[in-house]
Amino acid sequence: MAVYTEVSDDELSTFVERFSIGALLSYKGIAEGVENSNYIIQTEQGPFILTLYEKRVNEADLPFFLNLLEHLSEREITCPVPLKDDKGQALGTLAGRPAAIFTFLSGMWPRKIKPVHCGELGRALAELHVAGRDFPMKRANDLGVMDWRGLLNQCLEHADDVQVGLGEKLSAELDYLEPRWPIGLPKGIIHADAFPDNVFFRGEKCSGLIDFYFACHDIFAYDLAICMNAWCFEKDGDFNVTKARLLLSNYRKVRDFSTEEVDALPMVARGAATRFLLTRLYDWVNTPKDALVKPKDPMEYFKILKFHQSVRSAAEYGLQ
Ligand SMILES: Nc1ncnc2c1ncn2[C@@H]1O[C@H](COP(=O)(O)OP(=O)(O)OP(=O)(O)O)[C@@H](O)[C@H]1O
Ligand SMILES: N[C@@H](CCO)C(=O)O
Repeated sequence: MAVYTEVSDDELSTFVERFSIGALLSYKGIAEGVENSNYIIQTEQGPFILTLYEKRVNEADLPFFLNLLEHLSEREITCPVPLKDDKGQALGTLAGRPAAIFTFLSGMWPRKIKPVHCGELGRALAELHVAGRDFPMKRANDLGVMDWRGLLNQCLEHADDVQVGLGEKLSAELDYLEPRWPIGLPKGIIHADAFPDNVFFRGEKCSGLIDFYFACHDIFAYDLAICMNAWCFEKDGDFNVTKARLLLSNYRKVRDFSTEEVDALPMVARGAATRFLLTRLYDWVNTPKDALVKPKDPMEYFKILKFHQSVRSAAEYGLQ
């Protein structure tokens, strides 16, 4: 489930009329996703995606996200493009919520990740980093290293219900990361949530990225580390070095990394694991048991964190 806001036929038809995409023929809520309400709408001109922004997305950030998608698509990155209405506006209001209509991306996200997917992702991520370089707007990462302690403090009381000693271990991890975090590495626009469910494929070719609502200005290596964590660990927690090698080597064919980025990768990967462990832990302890959206398992990321804590150099990720 991720349709928090219901729309009526009439108000949706009126909303759609403002865009030059023909009349509304049908619409259906999309079950996947947890942040916003998404509908697939069929008009005389084909399928589109309607997004109603729910409370977890800061309204003040919406111009950044929408302009970024437009900027990237102009630079041949395949991503949802916001449509403009008859007044040239992408953002409107529907059922009391900010709303926008996007182009529909074909393809499916991979349910079973193969090494070839990781290679494709590496290239697509590097292309995104390069295409974002001249994007003029800035958005700080509001889930960056200095925000993690606050998140942990909000779940500390219940962390040990998930695993005894978890709160203490996470606190020690933050003591390690905070003073060492490599803020001086190359920075730019990063996706910051390029998990498999946000990357579409047609066959074995990447056909685009969606869900840019964590996109921000931060170090590129952090984006790579997020991807390595989300794509290169097997369900049993084992690290798949073949997948990581392909991810990293295809990335560097488009945008090479500096020696500093390579050296910092194990630490950045620990940070990336900690970030998702903490947001998942927060959701785990704060989501009512009868909620429709099931929180994701924080302990999956504890295993990933432990792996990176044992890594001595980036060579262990398959980098030559
Ligand atoms: N432009 C698009 N083209 C095709 N399908 C899309 C598009 N945008 C979204 N979808 C579909 O809607 C689903 C939910 O979208 P999305 O992941 O953006 O939701 P969300 O609630 O904003 O994010 P999150 O994944 O962070 O919960 C996707 O899995 C995909 O099936
Ligand atoms: N991709 C995130 C959730 C949505 O941002 C996770 O798996 O924890």
